[in-house]
Amino acid sequence: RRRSLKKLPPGSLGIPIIGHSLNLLWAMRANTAEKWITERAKRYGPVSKLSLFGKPTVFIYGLAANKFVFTSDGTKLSNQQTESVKMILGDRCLLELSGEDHKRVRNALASFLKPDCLKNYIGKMEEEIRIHLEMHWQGKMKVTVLPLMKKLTFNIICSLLFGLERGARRDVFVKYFQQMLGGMWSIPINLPFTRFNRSLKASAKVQKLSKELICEKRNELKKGASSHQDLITCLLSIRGDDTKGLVSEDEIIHNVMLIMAAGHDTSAVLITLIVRLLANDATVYEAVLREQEEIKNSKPSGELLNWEDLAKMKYSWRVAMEILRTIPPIFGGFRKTLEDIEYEGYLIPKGWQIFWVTSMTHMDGNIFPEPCTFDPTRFEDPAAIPPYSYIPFGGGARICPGYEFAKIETLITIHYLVTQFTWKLCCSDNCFRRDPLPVPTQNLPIQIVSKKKQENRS
Ligand code: HEM
Repeated sequence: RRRSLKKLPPGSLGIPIIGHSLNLLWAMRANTAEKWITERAKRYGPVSKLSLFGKPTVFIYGLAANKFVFTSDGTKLSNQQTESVKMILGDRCLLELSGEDHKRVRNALASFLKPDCLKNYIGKMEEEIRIHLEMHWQGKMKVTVLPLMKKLTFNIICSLLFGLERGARRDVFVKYFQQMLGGMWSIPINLPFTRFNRSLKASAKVQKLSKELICEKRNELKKGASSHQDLITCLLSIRGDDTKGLVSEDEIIHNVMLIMAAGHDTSAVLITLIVRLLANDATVYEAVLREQEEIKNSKPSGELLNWEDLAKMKYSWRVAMEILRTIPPIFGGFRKTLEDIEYEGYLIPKGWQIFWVTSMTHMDGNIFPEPCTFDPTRFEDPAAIPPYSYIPFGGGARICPGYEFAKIETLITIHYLVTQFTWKLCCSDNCFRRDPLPVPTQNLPIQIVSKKKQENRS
């Protein structure tokens, strides 16, 4: 009955199956996705229909839209990934779970990712970062930042979350894993030689390796190993009321894959964009350097950073926040309607997708005055930023559980980079494309000079 009373939002659903997906993917690669979306909004207003990744979709934006998406989760809306993401990561990962299942698995993951627990792993993270800089930056004159940062953040995840130490096995994991990620946002046509097909094959290999890893951890636990070694041992040890494992093996494997996918590229992009900004903006660079040098000089030489040191990196984190506002690594996401929904006077039918995007509120001058100006001080007063307007980590029940993890690894990496090196950009065009995460021109090659070398010379 409601369907006959209300009208569908304006816009067209485009060509069957392909719809607007190619337009959006092309726009992302050409770095015109924000423009594409803004033009759409100008043409159709705050609610419009289109077709993305094989599904009828409604695009909504603005504060009210963000609030609607992030607070209706689980009742009116459920999470909706593209078919490719579901087939590659598996159907028991957090993105696919809803209601009580989502809560149960998410709580288990969050018990490891909360600050109280992460505090104990700062040293391990720092060790990975120091070794990485020693191996891949010291003694070099030129490095390419993005692939190196991906290597680093992947290694941090392997070490902290999976207890997978450096070596040949990790390298195989990385190889398949990169192939797997390659087709996540592609159109799910499973024919030989498509990106999607390669990605599915790699996903099967990653699942097999993860299974073996879990089997080993289980045996270690049986022999009395601590349950606090890493995320996997922690998940294997959580017991439900019936003393059975609270999280199933499939859930562990699919979430291991999700965390690798969600947690390494995103942070690598953030750190890379900070490196680029620090080379371009002398004022911000001086302020970050001052903050980090002060922390370094307040400690005996060689002593590791601790939780209190990280708490002092306030300006550096605001710089990261401003990067996340201006170039959010996650462009947006999808939800699925569980019932017919009336929104802003339009009908969004049951089973349709809802598409939300980060950039529309991040670049809204009413929320962030002079939105194109890079100004970390806008985050000095958190109360000045209305809820659901700053959403680089999403919001509500599905807000990114890796926020603190990303913050800690970013701050420690920046600490070591600015206190150990100076750098200049090799390409100063300041462009990037989305794949779907932002990729700066040529992956950001830079010329570096080690401060240790400078000190030795003088
Ligand atoms: C700068 C770094 C990061 C950014 C910008 C980011 C962004 C996001 C966003 C926007 C979402 C919500 C998507 C939605 O609502 O549809 C999300 C979810 C998620 N993120 Fe992150 N993330 C980052 C780092 C991490 C890290 C380091 C981890 C893990 C260690 C992680 C794990 C996850 C997981 C598991 C989810 C799914 C949560 C759920 O569905 O309940 N992320 N992230």
